[in-house]
Amino acid sequence: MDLQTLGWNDFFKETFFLYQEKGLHPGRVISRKNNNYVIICEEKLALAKITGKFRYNTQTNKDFPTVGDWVALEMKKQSSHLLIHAVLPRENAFVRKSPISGGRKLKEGVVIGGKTEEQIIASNINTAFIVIGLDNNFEIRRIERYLTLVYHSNINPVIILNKLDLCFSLDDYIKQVKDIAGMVPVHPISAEKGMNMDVFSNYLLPGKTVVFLGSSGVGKSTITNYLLGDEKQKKQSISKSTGKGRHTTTSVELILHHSNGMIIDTPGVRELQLWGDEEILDQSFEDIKQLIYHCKFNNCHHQKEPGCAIQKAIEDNLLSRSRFESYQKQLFELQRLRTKRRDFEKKLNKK
Ligand SMILES: Nc1nc2c(ncn2[C@@H]2O[C@H](COP(=O)(O)OP(=O)(O)OP(=O)(O)O)[C@@H](O)[C@H]2O)c(=O)[nH]1
Ligand SMILES: [Zn+2]
Repeated sequence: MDLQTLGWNDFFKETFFLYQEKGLHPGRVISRKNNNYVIICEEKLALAKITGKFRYNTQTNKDFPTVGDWVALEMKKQSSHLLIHAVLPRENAFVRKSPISGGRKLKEGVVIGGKTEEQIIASNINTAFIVIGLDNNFEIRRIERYLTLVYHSNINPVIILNKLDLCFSLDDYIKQVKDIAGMVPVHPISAEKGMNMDVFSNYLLPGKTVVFLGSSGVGKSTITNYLLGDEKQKKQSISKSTGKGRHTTTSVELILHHSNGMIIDTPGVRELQLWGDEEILDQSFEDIKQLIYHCKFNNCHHQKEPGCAIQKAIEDNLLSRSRFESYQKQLFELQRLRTKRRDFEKKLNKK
């Protein structure tokens, strides 16, 4: 398989130059379990580990190789695995706040210490499909959170409304989504019934990588299995043989598709915590940002101040109260994160 088909481009080529001189080879991370990586290189799939030096020099989670990354590899003779010397700079990455915080203690009901870190779910992505089910679990506020993170990651978002077969008021759902997502493409589909599944061919193109994001149970694996066609049977039989009943994704993995595009399937996350500065809301809440600009006072809290454009828009039914509350919630979360990050960075610098 040639590297271009795997997403290799001038951006990576330029940064790889240094490693090429040292006789290293490029490869892309397909999956990861602790320090065991599956890599795809020009000729083959291979197992790889990071070098001791790499580990020694690495301080935070985000510096370790992640699914989707391009890495510089040493092919060792007579060894069962390759050695990863470096991760090439990422074109982009989907990040959230890591829910696992080491060293946390509970003191009188308050969480003290722990790490405030970002977790990179996958990298070097062209399109992020935010999947949501058109069933009882339809949660518009969750789409907002995903949109904030996807915009922040510099990846093109596309919203997939799955389980169309269970839905009797599509227009109503589409309106709700359009109200918060503006120009983002929205596609209603049913993976189980094979409805509108051809929309994916616009995104699954040679050398392009797409990722499926969304809560557990929205149908990410069902969509992936459908797109994989023949491979589908294989995946199902794997889950049967493990006795788990239905297949649930437990780790992030990059899968090669017959279109020569690549699919990254991610497990549904229960907690989707934001990561970034407050500016990351500029795009996902552009409507609110525009309104705030028209408030009479620069430091308006949008409560009962005279000339508040937000309160006026809510009164006039131009903005829903729940959307504004959702904006405030995300804003507070990011402000809290900023304080925690500052403390964590101070601690790191002291070490
Ligand atoms: N009615 C209907 N059910 C669907 C559709 N797509 C998926 N499902 C069902 O929804 C359930 C969850 O689907 P999965 O594909 O496992 O969901 P997931 O998002 O991959 O979940 P995690 O792996 O836990 O993250 C399964 O029982 C599917 O059969 C659909 O289009 N219509
Ligand atoms: Zn205001």
